[in-house]
Amino acid sequence: MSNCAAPWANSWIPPFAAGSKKNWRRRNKFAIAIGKGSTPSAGPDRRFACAFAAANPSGLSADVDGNNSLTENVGVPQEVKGDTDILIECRDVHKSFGEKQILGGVNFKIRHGEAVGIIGPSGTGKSTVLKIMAGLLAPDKGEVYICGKKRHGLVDDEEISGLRIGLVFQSAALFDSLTVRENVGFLLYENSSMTDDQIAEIVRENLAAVGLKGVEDRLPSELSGGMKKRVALARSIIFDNTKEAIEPEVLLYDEPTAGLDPIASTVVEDLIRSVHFKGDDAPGKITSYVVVTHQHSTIRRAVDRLLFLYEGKIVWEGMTHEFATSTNPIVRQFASGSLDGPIRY
Ligand SMILES: Nc1ncnc2c1ncn2[C@@H]1O[C@H](COP(=O)(O)OP(=O)(O)OP(=O)(O)O)[C@@H](O)[C@H]1O
Repeated sequence: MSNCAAPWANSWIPPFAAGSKKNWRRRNKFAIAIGKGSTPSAGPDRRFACAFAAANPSGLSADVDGNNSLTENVGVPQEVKGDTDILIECRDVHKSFGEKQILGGVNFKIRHGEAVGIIGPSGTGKSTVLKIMAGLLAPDKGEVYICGKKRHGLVDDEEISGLRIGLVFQSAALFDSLTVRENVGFLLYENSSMTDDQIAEIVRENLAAVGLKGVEDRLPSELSGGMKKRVALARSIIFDNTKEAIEPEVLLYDEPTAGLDPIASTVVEDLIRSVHFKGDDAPGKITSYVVVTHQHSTIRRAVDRLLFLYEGKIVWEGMTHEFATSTNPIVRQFASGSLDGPIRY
């Protein structure tokens, strides 16, 4: 069983009502993928060895040669030179659906401490990249490395341990028939030996951390869109605090601010930052995160480095502040929203 927390699944959850943990377990006889591999099997040294080395103190992310600069020679597979701070690497990843090739050789690395945005035109494969990173989809060709280890299977890969990977879906993906408490505490109800009271308390704390109080007994249908996204965020950062050591976690957000008004977007963007930047004090040790977004405010506020995906490849990568001044015609067109340029709809 892997230590990589499986992402949230949403579409098939059987409808059931609230109840005790025992009933909960009985009702959930279907294997629920969420976090099923989160029980540590490796010792703390192994768990943290890959993640806590060489965090870049500048907050900038360097390319493979250590240059903190815009990288134009993208899309070329690069040799890992003993980079102990690389948490996730996609190497020459290809993916097609039917006859249609979506990804045609995607290469990038997510390092310890990074806040990375993936941007690009609609339908270009950004969500597909997140699903491949999370282990929900397998590449047709190419490899995904988790802490330097090649992933052979998907979320339940036996070989992979020491890093949890969570995916926060665009739709918030709350379970409609469960209360907010049950949604947020889902991982713990499923995987921990915590009591109902302990789980209720940690759920309350996590909801407070995202600015929500007194909503535990509500159903998702009783929440606004922004509240749902915050509940999804609370769910993504929950962890079993009775364990001695918590694996570092990379969180993958698929359009976390889509459909929100500007102020609600700011709240979510700051929350994404806050659970990351509090370091050891952060709930669940969110080591790094990746955000797929179209929103300029989210690009500016929530991420430091950008990967631009276009026609199946990363065609540009650089720091967020370089995005607006890039001379790359694809980036310029995208940043300005112009109809003139290489991107055709
Ligand atoms: N499971 C699937 N089966 C078939 N086609 C799929 C599947 N998943 C994605 N696609 C197709 O792959 C392409 C890329 O989809 P994806 O959702 O990754 O794009 P995206 O860049 O995230 O788009 P957007 O910005 O509009 O959310 C689309 O044409 C989509 O229809």
